Amino acid sequence: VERLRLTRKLNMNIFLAQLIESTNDTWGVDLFEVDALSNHRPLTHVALHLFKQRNILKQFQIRELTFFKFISAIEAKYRNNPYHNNIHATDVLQASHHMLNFSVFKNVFTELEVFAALFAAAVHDVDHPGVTNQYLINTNSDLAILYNDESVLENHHVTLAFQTLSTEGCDVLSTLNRKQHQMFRKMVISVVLATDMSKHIQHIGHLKTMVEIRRLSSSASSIIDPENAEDKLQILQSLVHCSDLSNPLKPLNLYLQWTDRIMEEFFRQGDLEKSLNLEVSPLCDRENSNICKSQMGFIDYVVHPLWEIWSRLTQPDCQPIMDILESNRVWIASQVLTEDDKHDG
Ligand SMILES: COc1ccc(/C=N/OCC(=O)N2C[C@@H](C)O[C@@H](C)C2)cc1OC1CCCC1
Ligand SMILES: [Zn+2]
Repeated sequence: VERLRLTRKLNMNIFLAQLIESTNDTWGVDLFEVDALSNHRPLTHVALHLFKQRNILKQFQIRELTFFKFISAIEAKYRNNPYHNNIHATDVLQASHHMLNFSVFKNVFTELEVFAALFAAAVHDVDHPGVTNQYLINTNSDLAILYNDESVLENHHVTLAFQTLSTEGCDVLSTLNRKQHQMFRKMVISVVLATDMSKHIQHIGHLKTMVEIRRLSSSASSIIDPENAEDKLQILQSLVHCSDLSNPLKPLNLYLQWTDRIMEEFFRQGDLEKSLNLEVSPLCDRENSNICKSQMGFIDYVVHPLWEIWSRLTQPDCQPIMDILESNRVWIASQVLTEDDKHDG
C-alpha cells in the first residue's frame, strides 16, 4: 500500500510539473487542476515558474527564497471566495504572461515594465472580500470610508501588496535602485487601479485611439513606439484588464466553472443584501437569475467590445482566442433556448 501511495504521489507531481511547464506557452491551462495538485498553492507555483522562465529574478538579482516568501504571503492573503481567489489571480497572471509574448509586443517593453505588469496581475485582487465596490459603499464599510468610495477594492489590493513587501524576508524590490523602484511602484499602482470595472469604457477609448493611429500611420511595422512610456503603460493596463475579463475566451469547461463561481459569489452578496434589508444588486438574486442570458449580455456588452479592439491592436496573435469567444457565445446562445424552456416548463 505504501508503495502505491508513493507511486501515486510521484505521478501527481510529474503531472503538476507538466501542467506548470505548459503555462509557458499555452492559452487555457486548467488552473483548477494545478490548484488541486499543488495543495491549493497555484499562484506560488506558477508565479515562481514564470518569473524564473522570464529570467526576471536573475535580471533584478532577486533571491528565489525572497520571491517565494513574498508570493506565498500574497497567496495566503487571497480569501477562499468562489471567484475572487488565488486561482483567479493565477489565471490573470498566466493570461497576462501569454499576451506579453504576442509578436506585436516584441522589443517593446523593458524588463522592469514586464516585471511590474506580472507583479500587478499576481496581486491585483489580494484580500478581495467577495463583494463589489458598490456593496462596500452602500454598507459604509471601513474600506469605503478609508478610500472615499473611489476604486475602494483596487486601492486596497495595491496597498496590501506593497505592505506585504515589508514582511520579514519578503522585500522583492530591495535590489531595485531608487529610480527603478519609483517607476515600478507607479506602474503597479496604475495597472491595479485600472482593473476597476468603472474604468472599462476608458480602456476601449484609449485602445481605439491607438488602433486608429496605427491604421493612419503608414509605418505598418511595430505600431507601438517603445519610446512612448505613457502609451506603453496604457497598453499594460489594458493587457491586465483584458486578462481579468478573459473567462469567456477560455475553453468552455473552464469558462463554465468560472461562471458558476462568479454567480455563487454574486448570489452570496445578494443573500447578504437580503439579510440587511438592502436592495438586491443586479445579477445577485439566486431566486431570480438567468445565468445564460446574463453571460450573453456580459459577452455582448462588456467582453466582446473590449476584446474586439484589443485583438485589432494585437493581431494576428489574438485570433485563436477570439475564435474561442465566438464558439463559446454560440454554445451559450444554444443554452438560452433550453434554459427558457426549463423556466417555461
Ligand atoms: C464569467 O462571468 C464573469 C466573470 C467575471 C466577472 C467580473 N466582473 O467584474 C468584477 C465585478 O464584480 N463586476 C461588478 C459588477 C457590478 O458588474 C460586473 C459586470 C463587474 C463577471 C462575470 O459575469 C458577471 C457579469 C454577468 C453575469 C455575472
Ligand atoms: Zn480580478
